[in-house]
Amino acid sequence: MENAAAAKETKKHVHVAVAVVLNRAEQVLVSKRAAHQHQGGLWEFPGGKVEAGETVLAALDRELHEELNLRVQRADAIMEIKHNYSDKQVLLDVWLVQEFSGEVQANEGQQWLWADLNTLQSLQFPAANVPILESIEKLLAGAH
Ligand SMILES: Nc1nc2c([nH]c(=O)n2[C@H]2C[C@H](O)[C@@H](COP(=O)(O)OP(=O)(O)OP(=O)(O)O)O2)c(=O)[nH]1
Ligand SMILES: [Mg+2]
Repeated sequence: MENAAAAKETKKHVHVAVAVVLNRAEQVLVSKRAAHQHQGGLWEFPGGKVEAGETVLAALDRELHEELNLRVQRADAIMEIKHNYSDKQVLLDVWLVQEFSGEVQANEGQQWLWADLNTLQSLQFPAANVPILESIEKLLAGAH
């Protein structure tokens, strides 16, 4: 087998539930990935890996609760993004969450903020996030 093909077959695949949590002030919840994590030091939309036997929605709710103390009451699918990093292939399952309960609390000591569109555009996200940011821009621009 050629090296490139071998690398492709052995590359780690992860299925990730990702939440675009939008509040009534049209701000989106973002948090900062810890330095030691994959894509560390960059901002992210909260979420994490879907576990075996778990639905994506259950993973979305579990991760938001574990990381930031929120519970998802309703989520609408926005898009799926397949992206190849050099070391990993991710499938981001992205959901819009406008109905949620709880107050944000950084359970993992991470930085977080409710970002308006301007702030969002000034933050650095992983490369896979480009289509998510475009979609939020459209959503918020269309809201006026
Ligand atoms: N949550 C999240 N992950 C993202 C985004 N963009 C992006 O490329 N990713 C990638 C980075 C990681 O490779 C993967 C998420 O996996 P993760 O390791 O953070 O998952 P997890 O929360 O279950 O964390 P862990 O307990 O395994 O550390 O998806 C994003 O906006 N949000
Ligand atoms: Mg996570």
